[in-house]
Amino acid sequence: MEKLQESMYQLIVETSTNLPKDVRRAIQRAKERESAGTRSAMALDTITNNIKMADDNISPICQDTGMPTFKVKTPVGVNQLRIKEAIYKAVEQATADGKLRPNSVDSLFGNNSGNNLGAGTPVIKFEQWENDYIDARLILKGGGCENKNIQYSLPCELEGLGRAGRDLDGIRKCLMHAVYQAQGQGCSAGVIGVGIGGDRTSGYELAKEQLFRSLDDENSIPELRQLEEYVMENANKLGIGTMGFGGETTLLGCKIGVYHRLPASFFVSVAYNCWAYRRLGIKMNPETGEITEWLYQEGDDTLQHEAPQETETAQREIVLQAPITEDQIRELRVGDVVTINGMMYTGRDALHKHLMDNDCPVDLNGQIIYHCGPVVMKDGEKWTIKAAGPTTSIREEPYQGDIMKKFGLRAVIGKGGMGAKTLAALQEHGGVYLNAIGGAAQYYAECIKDVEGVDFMQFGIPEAMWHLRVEGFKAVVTMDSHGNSLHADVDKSSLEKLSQFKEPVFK
Ligand SMILES: O=C(O)C[C@H](O)C(=O)O
Ligand code: SF4
Repeated sequence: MEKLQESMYQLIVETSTNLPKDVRRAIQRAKERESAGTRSAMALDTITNNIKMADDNISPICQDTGMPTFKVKTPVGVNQLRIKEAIYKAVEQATADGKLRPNSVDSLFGNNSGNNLGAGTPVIKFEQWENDYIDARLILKGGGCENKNIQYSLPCELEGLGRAGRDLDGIRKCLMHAVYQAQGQGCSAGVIGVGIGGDRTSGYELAKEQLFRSLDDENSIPELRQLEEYVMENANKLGIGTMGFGGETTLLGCKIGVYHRLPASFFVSVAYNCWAYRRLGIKMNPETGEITEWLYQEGDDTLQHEAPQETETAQREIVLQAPITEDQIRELRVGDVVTINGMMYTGRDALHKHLMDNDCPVDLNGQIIYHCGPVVMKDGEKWTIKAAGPTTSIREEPYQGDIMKKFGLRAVIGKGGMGAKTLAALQEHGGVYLNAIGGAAQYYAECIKDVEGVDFMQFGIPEAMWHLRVEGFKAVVTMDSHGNSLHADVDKSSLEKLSQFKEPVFK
């Protein structure tokens, strides 16, 4: 098994950096449905660009390389302990090489293990089978979309849809609702893996298992095939669109599996995966551990990478450089495209909590906070950013308005939007929320020209406060200082559309 560790390392690197062809085709189909010049079309161009950059740079597509989850099937007699050991070593190596972000955090004390190893991480599941080769698959599913997973216990009442009973139509309603509740926060357009039945644990396992299916396969159970087709067609009518910007494509895939259940329970478990749907697999020789075949390689890569046409857009384009004045911020309106040059500071969960009761080592007056946990490497004394897309901003909702006022911040960059409390603070204080394209970690890393400093390294690399000098960093104003929020608008209109799916379809 001398090749085992190297094979596992390659599996990790490829999964993190090279989006599978079935996903590329689904993104191309999404692009073809959007009209040129819309916000969703622009976001899809950035996503496409990013996919190519990740491939070329052999760097993470998204900075959140997720919870590495391995599924390994082995012939009887293969030593699974050795495979586990090889996976641990490969994970550690891939982290040191900047192909995985250090993502394993002690839940009680907050320290990051730094190498992606820790209690329960990575996840490795083994199965034995009668075939004479090893099948190893890996999914890297990030935390933002993981937070949008949802489990329904039928019967239940659903916002917009009314009662969902213990039948196919009740399940249909849950799936429409699951897509609605994710909005753009899990980096739509997403893919849902669904587990019907089981218990709370096995239902979610089944849902995640579905994410290993090819986007182009057909469900062998006719009722489920019909349901998958229904959800694909109709969830795309909700108008949530890429990143929740509004648009024609909200869902890239729907894959449903079914287990028996207990008489008293009826769970519908939904695993929501972002567009950065990173899962690959290999077949290996059980004697040497050598890769004999890559999985998910069938078909063509149809994703069109050509530079986007300079189409007329309705959006105004404004250049900002910190420190920003209140007057400059009050000029901005939802829909404006902003290009940022100069400094911005990263800050996410640990920093926001800390700043509530403490001072900041940097004068944030007039400055920009970027909700981002980058992949960073040290070359000698110099830090370089390897991947740096936005994280889901709504987690900072309890803090953001207060922090903004306390330190005099003028702009916050993130993704997925924020809530009513932040919107009120933007209006009162004179601030703006800028939406960057989630998952476009290579695209934004290229805009970062220098790391000028770092504070709070004790929080771990993703949570530290990185001082970044950027050039040409583009984001869209989605919440302004006049009480407007694109996120609130899209949420409202998609809820109205959702309620059009109230009537029974599957009798
Ligand atoms: O942790 C991150 O960097 C991003 C996360 O996956 C998110 O979607 O919020
Ligand atoms: S930032 Fe978006 S693309 Fe990246 S893991 Fe999170 S949900 Fe997925």
